[in-house]
Amino acid sequence: MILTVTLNTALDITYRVPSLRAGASHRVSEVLERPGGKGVNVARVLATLGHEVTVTGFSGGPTGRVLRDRLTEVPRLTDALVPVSGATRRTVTLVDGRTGATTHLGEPGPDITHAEWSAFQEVYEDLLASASAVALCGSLPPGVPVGAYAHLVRTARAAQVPVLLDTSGAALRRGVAGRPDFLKPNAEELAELTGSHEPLRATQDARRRGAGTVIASLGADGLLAVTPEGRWRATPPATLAGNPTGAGDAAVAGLLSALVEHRPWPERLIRATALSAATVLSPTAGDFDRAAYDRFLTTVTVTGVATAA
Ligand SMILES: O=P(O)(O)OC[C@H]1O[C@](O)(CO)[C@@H](O)[C@H]1O
Repeated sequence: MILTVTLNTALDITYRVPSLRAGASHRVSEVLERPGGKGVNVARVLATLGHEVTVTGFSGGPTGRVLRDRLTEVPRLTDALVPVSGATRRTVTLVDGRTGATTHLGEPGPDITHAEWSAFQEVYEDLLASASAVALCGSLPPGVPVGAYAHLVRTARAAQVPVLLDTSGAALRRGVAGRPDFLKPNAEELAELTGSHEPLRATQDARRRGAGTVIASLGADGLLAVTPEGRWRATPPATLAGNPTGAGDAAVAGLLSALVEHRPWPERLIRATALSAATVLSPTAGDFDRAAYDRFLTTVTVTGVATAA
C-alpha cells in the first residue's frame, strides 16, 4: 500500500458566494464539506486511481469523527489515524462565483501532547513495514516539534521506503535536511525555502539542501522536475479556470502512483500534471474530472531542460 501522513487533518469546507467583497455580509449559494488536509486529498486521488492506500496522522473531537466517517466511504482507503484529545481543525475556502477566485482560511489545528506524538511515531513505524512509498504532507499542528518531518523522513529511509515531503515554512526548511527522496514545493514554498524566485535555480538549491529530487509545482506553468536522472518541464495543455485547491495534492498522487508502478520520469510528470489540471476542473479538493484527466494524459507536454541556471 501507499502510506500518506497528514498530521494536521482538516474538515475542508468550501463556500461559494455570488460575489465576494471584504467587509460585506454574504449569502452562501453552495456548501461542500469534505475530509481534507493534504495527505487525505492525496490518498483519495490514489484510491480513485485504483491504489490501496492508508492514511495516518491525527484526528479528534466532533470534526475528527465526521472526517473518519466520511473516509469509510472511500474504497481502497484504510484509516489508521491516531486519536487525539483536541479537535481536528476546519478550513474554509471561499469561492467567488463571479471571478472564480478562491480565498483560503486555515485554522491552526489541535494541540498535540507529547504522549500523542509518541503514539503516532509507533503507528508510523509499524505502517512503514508494509508501505511501498510514503508521502508526508501539510502543516504541523501545535505541539508537534518543528523537526518532525526530518525525523519521519529518516525513519522512512531507514525502512527503505521512498519518501516524499510536501510542506511549507519552518517544517519544510527543517524537513529537507532529513534528505527526502522527493520534495514537492509550490513556487511560493520554493522561494521561501531558497530565497530565489527563479524556479530552476531555486529547485537546484533545494536539492543541495538535501532533497534527492525536487518537483516544483508552478501553477499554470505546470511542473519542473530536477532529478538525478535529468531535468524536465511538464506543461498542461491550456490555462484552466476552476478551483485550484488540492491541485498540488493531485500532483503528488500522480507522482506516487507512477513511482510505485516504476514508470520513467516523463510519464510520472505527465500523470501528475494531468491529474493536477483535472483537479482544477472539479469543484472540491481531492476530486478530479476523470474524462478531463484521460484527455490531458495525451495532451500534456514534457520537454527536457538542458542547461543549469
Ligand atoms: O496543512 P496545510 O498546509 O494547512 O494545508 C491544508 C489545506 O490544503 C489542502 O489540502 C489543499 O491543498 C486543503 O484540503 C486544506 O486542508
